Amino acid sequence: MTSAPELIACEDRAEASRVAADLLGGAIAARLKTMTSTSLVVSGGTTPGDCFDLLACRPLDWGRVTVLPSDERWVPASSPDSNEALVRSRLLRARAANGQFLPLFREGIEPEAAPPVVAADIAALPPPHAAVLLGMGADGHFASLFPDFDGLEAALDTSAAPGCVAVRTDGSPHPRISLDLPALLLTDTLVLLFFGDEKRAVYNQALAGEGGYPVQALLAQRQVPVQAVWAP
Ligand SMILES: O=C(O)[C@H](O)[C@@H](O)[C@H](O)[C@H](O)COP(=O)(O)O
Repeated sequence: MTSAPELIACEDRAEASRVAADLLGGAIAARLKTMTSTSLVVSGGTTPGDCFDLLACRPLDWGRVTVLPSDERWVPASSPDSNEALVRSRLLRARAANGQFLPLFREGIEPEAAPPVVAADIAALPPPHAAVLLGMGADGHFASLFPDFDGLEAALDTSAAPGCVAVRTDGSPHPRISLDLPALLLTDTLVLLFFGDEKRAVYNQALAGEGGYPVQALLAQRQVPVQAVWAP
């Protein structure tokens, strides 16, 4: 049983990116003291780029770290919409250039066929993840667990086995694959990084158990402490 989410309100987005990079880098360094290898789960989108730039320059033993997305658009890494492309361009470079990457997108199959294959690859990583970095949409989604996802209730069930889900919703131009909430909780360092007043209002509502947002389930669980990092 852990405490309620902690919010770190920063002066600006540069500070927030630095705070998040420090939390993630510290968790990786700590894990590598006791394990031969570890993993880092990261969100995509427009928020984490500066955090990735900073984390990429941290003197960690990146060859022992596998990075994987919390979710992925069902597009090849050559697509500008790919989270793999974002991670490879902004995180797996500089000191982190020799970090490993575990893709969620699999060429030649439909997203609906991917969850068991991807879940098996993730399960082969030494648990728990050193850290999980999540973002949040203005609709209160995290990873690809969107409000209109028809499998949302099951994906947010923290009593279920960890897994992955294929997601098709009107709100996303691409089908997606996403880790579900139990899979995202396989860590003891979970950072939620988000910017702007609109998302702060959503966070506050969700924290109060209001609004019916997917992120409410993340903030309500007490298995893993959530460190929310925010800037205007
Ligand atoms: O694939 C993605 O886009 C992310 O994993 C997603 O969950 C993201 O964190 C939110 O949509 C916030 O996106 P922004 O950072 O662009 O606001």
